[in-house]
Amino acid sequence: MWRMTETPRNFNPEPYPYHHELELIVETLTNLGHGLARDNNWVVMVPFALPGERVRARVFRNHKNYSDADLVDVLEPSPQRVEPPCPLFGQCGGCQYQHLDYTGQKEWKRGQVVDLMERIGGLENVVVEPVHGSPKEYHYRSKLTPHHPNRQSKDFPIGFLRYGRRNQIIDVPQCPIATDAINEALPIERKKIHAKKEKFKRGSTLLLRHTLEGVITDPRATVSEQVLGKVYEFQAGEFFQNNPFILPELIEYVLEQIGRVKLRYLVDAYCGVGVFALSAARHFEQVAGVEINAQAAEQARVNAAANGVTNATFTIGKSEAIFASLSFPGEESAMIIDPPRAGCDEVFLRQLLDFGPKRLVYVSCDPATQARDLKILQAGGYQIERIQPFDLFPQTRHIENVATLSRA
Ligand SMILES: C[S@@+](CC[C@H](N)C(=O)[O-])C[C@H]1O[C@@H](n2cnc3c(N)ncnc32)[C@H](O)[C@@H]1O
Repeated sequence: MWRMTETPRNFNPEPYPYHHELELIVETLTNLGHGLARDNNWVVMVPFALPGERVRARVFRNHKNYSDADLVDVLEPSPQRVEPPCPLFGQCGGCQYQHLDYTGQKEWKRGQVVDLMERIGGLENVVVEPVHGSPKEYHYRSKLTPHHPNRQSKDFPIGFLRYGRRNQIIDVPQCPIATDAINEALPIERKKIHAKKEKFKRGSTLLLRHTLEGVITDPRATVSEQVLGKVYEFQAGEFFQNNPFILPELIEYVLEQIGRVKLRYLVDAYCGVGVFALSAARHFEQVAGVEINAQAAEQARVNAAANGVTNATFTIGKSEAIFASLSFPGEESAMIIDPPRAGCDEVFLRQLLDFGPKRLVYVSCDPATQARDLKILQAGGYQIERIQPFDLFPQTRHIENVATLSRA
């Protein structure tokens, strides 16, 4: 029988044998949230080890130019190390930073934005502001999507991918980053899934979305949330920012950045159900949004009417479709862009440069693709005024980043 301590068949034994133990000093954290240490000059990645710590680690994989190791013991802990509140931390792939205090999380996330802006964006001498923290460090997520395998699974876990695995689910009865209401609903929903386990020929994903209507599990249901005095309807399974505690602060910041120079018109590209466009509308003569998801764009129109906004129009289509329909000039316009993780495509960026909005605020949930796009915008004549990360996702390695640009 195969035992854990036996060397796996395809194990590469260079430079270390399987389960070789090393004593290491951790230098930094990677963007994946892993501790990075060096043994002589050889890089060893140790998840859950923190910068400055002396640790014992056990090698389980050698790559061409680095090794992966499990954390065995923390010999000298970082002053920023804390006890993770979740009993599944380290096994569940959802969180990377529960063992790092919140000040430390914000410092390291800022450092990662700086690194990406320099390395990918080639942006030197840009100041990245300290991370704007979430008012809630736990119990903030208003959307949870646990998975389960097919009916053949013996233990039938309902939860998230096991840390470092692509196809193994770990059972998650409670999730401390989700809102209290979601954690109240979770055992009930899990029970329902267990009761009909035999129906699942394939694995599936549940939805728990905490909204004004309560915790909703039907992804097609129309639900709503209230932000800064406006109510937005959206489809429960579709995009809506999922940290409602920091969202008003993010929107106020975007409005403040966009409004530093008085302009007449606003374009909101990748507008979803219109949150930025409708929050900003009273400061502009006319607002135009564009959104590829037809239902979301339709809901943006409904949201405009429901909130008494009469100067906003919404186009269904790819972001670049907006330029053909604009009746106002770039030099009198501001623009907000908030694309998905993949960032903007080049067709859109080229047309944006031709349109030439005077001010631009770029909101991104992936600073790596944002840095790539900022490089293009800078080369096209935009000056980066300010970079402000917002921690929409405490305890995880993710960060939202807002860049303000103006036409040089
Ligand atoms: C990160 S969300 C932002 C939504 C909105 N700004 C908000 O905060 O609620 C990105 C949005 O871009 C839309 N989208 C994705 N690709 C697009 C494209 N090529 N053109 C226009 N919209 C797109 C998605 O449907 C999604 O609604």
